[in-house]
Amino acid sequence: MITFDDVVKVYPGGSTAVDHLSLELPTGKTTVFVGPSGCGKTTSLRMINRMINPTSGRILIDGQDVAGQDDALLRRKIGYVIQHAGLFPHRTVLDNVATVPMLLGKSRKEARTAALGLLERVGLSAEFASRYPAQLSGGQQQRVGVARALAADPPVMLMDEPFSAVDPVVREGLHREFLRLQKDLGKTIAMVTHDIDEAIKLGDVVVILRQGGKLAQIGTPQELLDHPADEFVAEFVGRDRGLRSLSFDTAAGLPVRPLTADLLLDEAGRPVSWGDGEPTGGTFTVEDSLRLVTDLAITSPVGIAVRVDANGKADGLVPHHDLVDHLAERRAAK
Ligand SMILES: Nc1ncnc2c1ncn2[C@@H]1O[C@H](COP(=O)(O)OP(=O)(O)OP(=O)(O)O)[C@@H](O)[C@H]1O
Repeated sequence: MITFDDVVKVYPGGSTAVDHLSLELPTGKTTVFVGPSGCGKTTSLRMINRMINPTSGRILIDGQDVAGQDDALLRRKIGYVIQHAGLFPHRTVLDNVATVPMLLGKSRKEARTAALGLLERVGLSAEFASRYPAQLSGGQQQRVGVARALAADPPVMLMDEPFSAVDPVVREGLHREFLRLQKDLGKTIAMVTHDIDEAIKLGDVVVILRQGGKLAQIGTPQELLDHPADEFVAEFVGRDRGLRSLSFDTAAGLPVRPLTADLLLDEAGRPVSWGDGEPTGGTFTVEDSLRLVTDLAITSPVGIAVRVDANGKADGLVPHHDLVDHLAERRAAK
């Protein structure tokens, strides 16, 4: 766990970048700092590995104050990924990733073998290993940056706007890979972004800062969407927060109605179409989100979402008015 204990940062010249910040970043989870420009996100991140020192207060990693630790040892435990990847331009991709393990005492051969494995993990095949950073796309460079930060196998990773320098389609792919990788690795990650959607998608915990480096709210994405602490947070998380919150609840508790003869099935019981030839559109299972069910009910030509079991066999119907009732009950229960 990383603990901010009443941390203040005042830069020379008098601007307060971080104002009495106290919070906890849980071990093995992703905590995302988000907020308007200049609210102290990067300053907060860089105080964790002592690139910046707090004016007062303490930052502890697993109970140990970072202030008492040797810089080099501390940074070995903390991977760092920045926007534009920050790769060494005159080293190949492979050497970019292998450099840190070599500095940590691995032989060249060991370090290179490990680097190849890491590149594969972040979705880059061996053919990229001998290229130089300038010969890669922005998204590929970001992947190398992530592989390099992982090379020392640090328990903690700091990521400052790691996905913001690439276009939305590439970013989407990097997000998916990040979530997959983090599910496997379970690093303690502190990430900075200015994009609330990215924070909600990637964060287990989201920290919203406001101007002047003050904490506006900390919570899970769903807590922030369902219970914003004030107008600033409500405005910041966005107007369709009710709809987005549905992404975090599954359809498991959603009542369904029995199938009707209107729904035509194939011999395996899988939905084919409605009786008048209208397509059923997509289907959902109990594991899918309420947001998907809502989307299906809205886009269905007959206003009914079709539930299927794990084999794709239809096993229930949700007309949109039932869904609306369920959502109202869900809201009342919160
Ligand atoms: N080296 C510095 N000297 C003086 N003031 C600084 C310094 N670095 C940052 N600041 C100020 O501290 C405040 C917080 O900066 P910081 O970079 O932490 O914000 P941020 O939330 O990461 O911003 P952005 O989203 O624009 O990157 C800003 O007002 C900034 O101008």
